[in-house]
Amino acid sequence: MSADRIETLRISEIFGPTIQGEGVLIGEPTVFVRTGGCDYRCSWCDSLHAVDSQYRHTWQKMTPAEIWDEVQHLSGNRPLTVSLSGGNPAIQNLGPVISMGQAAGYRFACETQGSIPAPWFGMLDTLVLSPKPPSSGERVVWERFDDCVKAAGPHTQVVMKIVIFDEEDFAFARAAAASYPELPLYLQPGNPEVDPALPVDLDQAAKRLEWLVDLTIAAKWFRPRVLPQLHVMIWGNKRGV
Ligand SMILES: C[S@@+](CC[C@H](N)C(=O)[O-])C[C@H]1O[C@@H](n2cnc3c(N)ncnc32)[C@H](O)[C@@H]1O
Ligand SMILES: Nc1nc2[nH]cc(C(=O)O)c2c(=O)[nH]1
Ligand code: SF4
Ligand SMILES: [Mg+2]
Repeated sequence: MSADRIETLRISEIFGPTIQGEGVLIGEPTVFVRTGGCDYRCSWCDSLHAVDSQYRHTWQKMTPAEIWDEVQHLSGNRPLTVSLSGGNPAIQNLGPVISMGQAAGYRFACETQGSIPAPWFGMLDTLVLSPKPPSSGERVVWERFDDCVKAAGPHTQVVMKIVIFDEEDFAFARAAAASYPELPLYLQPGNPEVDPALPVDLDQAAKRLEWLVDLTIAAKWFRPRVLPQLHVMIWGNKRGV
């Protein structure tokens, strides 16, 4: 094996342009690069096809240049925001892809749970940290989360986005928010209907959003922005949108 072998990444899917459906960049046109593999197993994960090793055969090994070519092709060479998601994108080296994109005027955002600080976080325009609440079955290691916040660069906007399924999750969000007063905060209701083969009940989705808005306002908690998953409202659990 030659020493200068080009590193490949495990990629579950590259799709778009679509709109960013969640959090601080909601509504913004974006191309998604979804990496394969995750160090977590959230009970309600809506992207299991990029997490569970049973889907590994669907992931492609791609070089940074191949990933960048696909982003350019999908975006028609028009600079936009590229959203790096997964799985946990932080377990792979996306630095070379970001370098290629930024040289062409593209911006980069990343969605991660905040369990692994990647050196390339410092290159990002937006770092969305989504610590997992109790309903996920995962437990946050806050020292690692701190490391992720610190890995951001001087030009990186760092925000926190928390998924809420129940009142225990809401209490978790309040405590997490209090520990990070400097981070803009986004709350989104959890979607329990994650089977891509089944339709999402939009009335139920609206009720979950109303429940979370009511809870937040009743607590006179005026810091977070409470948002739906806009892509779920439009396309349900369809993949690649
Ligand atoms: C699939 S994850 C991938 C990135 C990273 N692993 C993470 O969790 O932040 C992308 C976003 O979707 C959120 N998410 C996953 N499953 C969800 C569900 N069932 N309902 C609402 N949000 C969900 C995650 O919390 C995260 O903010
Ligand atoms: N449109 C759209 N918005 C999203 N925001 C976060 C997503 C994700 O799965 O990381 C996602 C996604 O898969 N599609
Ligand atoms: S951390 Fe993200 S990708 Fe991994 S299992 Fe949880 S929601 Fe899914
Ligand atoms: Mg998603």
